[in-house]
Amino acid sequence: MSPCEPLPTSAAASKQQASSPGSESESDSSSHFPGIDHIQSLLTKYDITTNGFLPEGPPLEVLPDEYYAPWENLIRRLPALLDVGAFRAEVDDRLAVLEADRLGTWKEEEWRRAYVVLCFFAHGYIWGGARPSEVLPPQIAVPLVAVSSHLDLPPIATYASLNLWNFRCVPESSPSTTSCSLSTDLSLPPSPPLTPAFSSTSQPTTNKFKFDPTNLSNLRTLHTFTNTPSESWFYLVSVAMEAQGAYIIPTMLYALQAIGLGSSDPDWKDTTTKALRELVKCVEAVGELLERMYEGCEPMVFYHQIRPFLAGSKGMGGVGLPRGVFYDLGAAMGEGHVGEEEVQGQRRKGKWMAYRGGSNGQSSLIQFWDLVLGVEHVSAGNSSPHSSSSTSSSSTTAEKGEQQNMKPFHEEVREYMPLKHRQFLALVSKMGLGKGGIRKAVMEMVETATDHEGRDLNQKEVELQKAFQDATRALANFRNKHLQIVARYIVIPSRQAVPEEYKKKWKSGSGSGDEETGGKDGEEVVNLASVSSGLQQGHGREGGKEDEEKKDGGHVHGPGPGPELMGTGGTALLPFLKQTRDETLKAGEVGR
Ligand code: HEM
Repeated sequence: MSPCEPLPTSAAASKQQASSPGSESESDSSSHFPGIDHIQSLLTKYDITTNGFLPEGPPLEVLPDEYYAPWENLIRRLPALLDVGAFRAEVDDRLAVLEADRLGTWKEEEWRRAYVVLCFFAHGYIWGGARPSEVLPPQIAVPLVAVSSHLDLPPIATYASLNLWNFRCVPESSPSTTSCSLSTDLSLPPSPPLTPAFSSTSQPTTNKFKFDPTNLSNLRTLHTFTNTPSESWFYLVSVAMEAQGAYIIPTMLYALQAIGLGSSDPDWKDTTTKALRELVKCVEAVGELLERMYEGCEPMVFYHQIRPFLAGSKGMGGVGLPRGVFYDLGAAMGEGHVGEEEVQGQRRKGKWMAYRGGSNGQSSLIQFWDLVLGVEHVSAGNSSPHSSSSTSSSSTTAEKGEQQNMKPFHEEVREYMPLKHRQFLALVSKMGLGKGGIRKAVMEMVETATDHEGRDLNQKEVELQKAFQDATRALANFRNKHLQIVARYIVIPSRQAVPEEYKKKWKSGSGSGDEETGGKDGEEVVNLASVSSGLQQGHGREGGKEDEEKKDGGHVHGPGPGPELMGTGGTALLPFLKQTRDETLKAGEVGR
């Protein structure tokens, strides 16, 4: 089956399955739940593990080939070097261009590990100086382009590099340095559809883990930019959320499959109702984890120290990257290739690239929920917590043109998800009755009963309709919790004066470009605090009427060195997030 081929959920497929030789002798679970084997093999095929979109086992912590020791040594020193503004110099003066072709040809974990390391290097290099660097040197750009092309991910930090592949687990009582081993068995437990592996309400019946990845005290990050507990916590909350959400994936696939089987599966309404009820519990449990963000991540540290490092290169004209970043591919480009030009005073071969920064908005789990329910998002959004792509006075003409042709946010960020997860979401969007998820099935059910058959909904139908509405409300509540977080971590800090401790200037001479671009003593430079403010500028300074924290029409408090902050220009951040919440609520309006 090709990656995007829909599941055989039609009645024809069902008949074929029912009459196929051997179907009688299938295992108990398969005969009770038609297609269970098929769903399990699909999950394996699309890299959906018992941890959901997280890997089955812990991500690789060190590249085994000694050849890559320079990367491993450097990543360990990254926060310390960034702290003193010495990371760029270290790369420029001491790091060789290592080739990616020594990474294990069949060991995907090695490519993932290299991607994690190189993404941290890339963002450390771009943002770890007096001004953002317009050039990514060959030592980082050459292997990063090769590794991301192998993984089919953009050469920029993504949710995969920061979260999904950047954690390790420790037994609860162990010192933080001891890692524990996970099961590497890729097969799924032969559990029936509505028996989750990890649920808020039930403990795993077949626990193949030696730890519970939903438990934050079992998790540690592999890498951070700042070595702060806040940064680790920021990444790990997402890891725990992904793990908590894992069990619902097969559950919802069974429901969609039952819907697809339709009349040949008389239980489809029951199955779907039960799955939706389980989804409500799951979304609530994941939401509880989201709210634990407050426990370990300090808003001011997030806003002034962490967030600036996560910025991408797209729409960043306001903070000094009007063309994005030039990936200097040096000799790798060979003769006769396009892209030789003078950048920062040198002839270089390479390419300008502009990408969104790392964002939890790239989580496949939340999009999975949307697709299953049939929630549609149409806004292009404008911003990432870490990147800015809104129209502002400092946007270049190219940026403005690009913004007019933007894809919806949720569609665009699929490109930032691991290939198989992207393909999985494309597949899910065609399951059930085709595009429209459970919403379409519920709407058709209501229409058939009320319009065509002229009757009230029967009890099972009422239950299904209610379960569907409850599920969309639960997801909208989740988005409300997220909105509160965005207010606390971005909106409020952006309106407060920059604390002295965050006004630190990078030392001049901290590596490429600082001298040429003005990172000299006494000269105003783009420091970390102003990058975050610049990102906020991209978010449009939150001018929405409903904005709970709105105080003065969106004018900027605080000194804000660096680019002048905008008023309410551009598409605002909170309106975008409120729109995604409202689209969720709207999806629940069936049969009213
Ligand atoms: C301090 C914590 C967080 C902050 C400040 C934050 C901020 C933001 C911002 C600014 C956006 C706008 C869209 C974009 O990415 O450009 C966004 C979107 C999003 N974020 Fe977060 N976020 C945080 C934590 C999380 C976590 C832990 C998750 C869960 C995986 C998450 C999931 C999402 C999703 C799914 C979107 C897309 C919009 C939607 O579908 O509703 N965020 N976030």
